[in-house]
Amino acid sequence: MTDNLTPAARLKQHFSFRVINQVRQVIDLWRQLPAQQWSAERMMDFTLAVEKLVRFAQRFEAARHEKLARQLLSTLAHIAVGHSPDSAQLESLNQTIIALSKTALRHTDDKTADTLIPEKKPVYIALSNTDHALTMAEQMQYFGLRPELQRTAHDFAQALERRHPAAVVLDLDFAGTGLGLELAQSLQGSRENPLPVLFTYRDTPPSLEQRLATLRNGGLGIYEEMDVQSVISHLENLLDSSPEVPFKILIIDDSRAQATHTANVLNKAGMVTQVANDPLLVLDVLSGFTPDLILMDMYMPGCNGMELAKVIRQQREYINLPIIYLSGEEDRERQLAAMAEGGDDFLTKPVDPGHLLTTLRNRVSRARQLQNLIACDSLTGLLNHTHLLGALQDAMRTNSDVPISFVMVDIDHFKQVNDRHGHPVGDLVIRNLSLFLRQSLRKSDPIGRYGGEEFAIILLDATAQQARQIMDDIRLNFANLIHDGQSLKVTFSCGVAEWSGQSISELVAASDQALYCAKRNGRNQVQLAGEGE
Ligand SMILES: Nc1nc2c(ncn2[C@@H]2O[C@H](COP(=O)(O)OP(=O)(O)OP(=O)(O)O)[C@@H](O)[C@H]2O)c(=O)[nH]1
Repeated sequence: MTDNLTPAARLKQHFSFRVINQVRQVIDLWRQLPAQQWSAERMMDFTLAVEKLVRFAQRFEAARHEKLARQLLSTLAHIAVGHSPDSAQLESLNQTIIALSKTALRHTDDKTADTLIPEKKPVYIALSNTDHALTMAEQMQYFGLRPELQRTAHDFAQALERRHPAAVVLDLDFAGTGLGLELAQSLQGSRENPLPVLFTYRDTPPSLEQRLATLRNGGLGIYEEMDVQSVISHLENLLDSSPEVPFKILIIDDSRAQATHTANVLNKAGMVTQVANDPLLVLDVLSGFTPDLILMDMYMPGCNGMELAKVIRQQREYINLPIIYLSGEEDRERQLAAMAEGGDDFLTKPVDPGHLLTTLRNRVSRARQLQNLIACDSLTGLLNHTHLLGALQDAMRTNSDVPISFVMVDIDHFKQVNDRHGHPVGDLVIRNLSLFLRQSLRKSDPIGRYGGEEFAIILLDATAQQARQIMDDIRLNFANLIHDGQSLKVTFSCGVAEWSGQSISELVAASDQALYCAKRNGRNQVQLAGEGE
């Protein structure tokens, strides 16, 4: 697509890469901050990176990026030297960073106009079998990755000198039996941050010894060479650069001084906190703040921590919410009794900040993983029916100023795919479509598996006409995809309805009706609600 650009447009695009690269720098620095404690030095690095982004955005006329970078600077200006941001500042910085990260395009966005194209680092493919390498590269392109084939060890070494890739897909036997491993070893050398490598094998699955050797040479996974889908899926997770939403911790403690001290420790580590000094007001605070975890004192006036934990657990939505006691209580029996009453762990004051932070990080990460499992469909990793509708409700509540389109997608003649090729191939097609949708849309567009071979998508900031264009592009590209290593062509149909204030069920019914029309009119097409019915 970029080949058709005029020289002036190409020049503009070239400069816009700099802005995007600087956006990446800012996001990367931000992502690294919570892993360590905020310090004056790190704040300075972050601020300098944002200032540079403002300059680049100004110079290369990227107004949206300039606005967001200035917002970051104005929040940073309120943080006194030597201090870390408080919860409100962290929330504000994070919102802006998320907005920045969303400036990445849908694959279907107009890449020739004023928009910026994020420059992707290449993924090097080094497979002995050239045909397999070409198939893998072709499939990767459909999924929006930037594959680069390396045909010999020499080509590979030269490419590495020119540019470091985002990741490498490497045949264990590239350039000779077992030589792939040697190549990986020399490639990692004395690197501080190893290059991510996905190994592939043909015919014989690797032994435990080989697996260990790959692990020690930067290998993150080993896949059968033709299992392109798993390789792409792994790369997608690996290269996802969206910033992590900060952990939200509710501190319940009647002592203001103690609560403020704890909040400071957590804020310094990039966690957002809210303090509740009165335990009797906790239920209101909970529904407003929606924390990832509660850190609770044991003895408070009005009610004690154990009673409060029990009351919280009585509410269905908080059954999985981790509760950790932070108390001066040293009696082991009483600690155990407290844990039996709805608490998940017990930390004794005064607690070492490192211990506190590690405990919280582990608990919240696990709770989020669990929440993900509950919210997502196991075959595709997409939101399940209930959570997709929850996301639609949220979108309607929080995005009232932008158009929202709801899209139903249904694979055409899927029964025939199952009947002719078997159920496992049918499953593979479903997984391919889900991965393809994820890759083609913005991270901010929720996608769900609505039923067996039916998907639903919430397109934010897209009118029905725009949604039609987006889905049509995806539909045409998907038809080119190869499933199961053979040319099994699969198409899908779509029904689109734009939200105009109607209820969720009315909106879903409208797009369902449009989908029905698309099927009736011959399939492999996108229909808008109200058109051609
Ligand atoms: N492999 C596989 N098949 C599934 C899954 N869920 C549903 N199906 C199958 O999907 C098929 C859906 O068939 P139909 O509803 O008749 O529709 P269709 O063949 O897709 O035809 P049209 O929608 O009219 O184009 C059924 O055969 C289901 O058994 C699944 O998770 N995996």
